[in-house]
Amino acid sequence: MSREEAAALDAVDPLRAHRDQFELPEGMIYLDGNSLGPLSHAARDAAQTCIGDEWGRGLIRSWNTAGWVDLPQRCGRRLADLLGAAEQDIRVADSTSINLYKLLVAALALQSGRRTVLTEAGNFPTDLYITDAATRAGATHGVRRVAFDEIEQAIDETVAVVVLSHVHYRTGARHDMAAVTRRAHACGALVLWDLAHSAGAVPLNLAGDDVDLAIGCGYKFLNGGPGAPAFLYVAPGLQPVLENPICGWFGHARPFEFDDVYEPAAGVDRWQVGTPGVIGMRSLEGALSVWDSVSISDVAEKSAALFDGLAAWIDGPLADAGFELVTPRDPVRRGSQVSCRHPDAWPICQALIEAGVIGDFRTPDILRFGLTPLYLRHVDVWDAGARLAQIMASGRWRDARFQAQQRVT
Ligand SMILES: Cc1ncc(COP(=O)(O)O)c(C=O)c1O
Ligand SMILES: Nc1c(O)cccc1C(=O)C[C@H](N)C(=O)O
Repeated sequence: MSREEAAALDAVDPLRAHRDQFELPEGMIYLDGNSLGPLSHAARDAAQTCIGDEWGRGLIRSWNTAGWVDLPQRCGRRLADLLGAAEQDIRVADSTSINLYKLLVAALALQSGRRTVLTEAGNFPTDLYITDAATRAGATHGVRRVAFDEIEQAIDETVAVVVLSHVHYRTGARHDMAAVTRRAHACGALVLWDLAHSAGAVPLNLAGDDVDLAIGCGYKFLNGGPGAPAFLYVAPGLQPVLENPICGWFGHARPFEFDDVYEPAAGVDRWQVGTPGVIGMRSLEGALSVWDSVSISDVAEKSAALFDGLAAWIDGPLADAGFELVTPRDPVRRGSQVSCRHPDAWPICQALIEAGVIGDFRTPDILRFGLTPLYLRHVDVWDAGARLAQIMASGRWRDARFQAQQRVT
């Protein structure tokens, strides 16, 4: 594809108007929205209103007058279409890590007659650490970690809960949510999906796929801002029988009665713990409003085209540069990213950042590019490929200043 052909795709892109809703630094090609999404005007406005008007002038009254107390529900409502779930089954609360802990401990208590928690070897570290910790807390379960391709056959009658990232953070490989969930249910197991790299990236149908439990981040593809609150989903049938192990007062049936005895709220409200971080939630609420007019099938279609645009550089001009594409080529088997293996991924990533292309590096040898169709253009991907080709052809990445290992993100 030529740059002109990429520009022609942009001219007819049904999502093209959304780019103007974001505050993207001039000249930067941002391929890291899968780690931290950019600022939207709507998120900025919501945060400013929250700080200046609601906190500044409304003060404590804003819990009622600005509806702060309803924010976890309001944000959940905005996520319903993206998750393919009913709004009353979703809440925004805490972080992804904390939501994982809460739901997993609860699910294990329900499945106390079974021994194993099954997860993927090489899952995102927080999933591995918390899965280990949650099983230690209950003391009756052990964790089994198996490779991506072995998950389905490893599910048997001993498995209590399967904990999986739907899309793998490093490779971008996507599990078949419906098939894994079906297999788990056939064996009497529950499944807890981490949707950190799925929500806002790929079409989801939690209700249709009969998903039990899910969690995910607000700050990646959803663009809620650094450390934005996370979301959780609990299937309607499980809501009355699962108990939140961190029973804080915001999960109480009547928090403002200040009762001495905990009584869990009905439905998903019991998964709240303490006072929500209101400024973060208001930013997320603003960011989610951008999605109101977006069709996730348009997002998926454009993501596939952006992937092909970058893959064409790796297969073509960069074919001899030592990159190995690790993200599956089949669009339904992957998330919205391109990951390549290269022995010098770190300095190449640093040289690219200096050239205005922000991707990221994941140990030990992965160069990762997030594809975010709401604000990325086909020409951005084309330019990123061209700059990478230039860096490789010139050998600029070999420069000493790119070698220092400062792995902050
Ligand atoms: C799969 C996955 N789960 C969870 C997280 C993060 O969880 P938290 O927001 O609690 O740091 C990330 C990224 O940081 C992730 O990639
Ligand atoms: N959560 C992050 C953070 O607090 C700092 C830097 C990066 C992150 C990330 O989100 C990493 C991300 N989950 C990943 O896929 O690698």
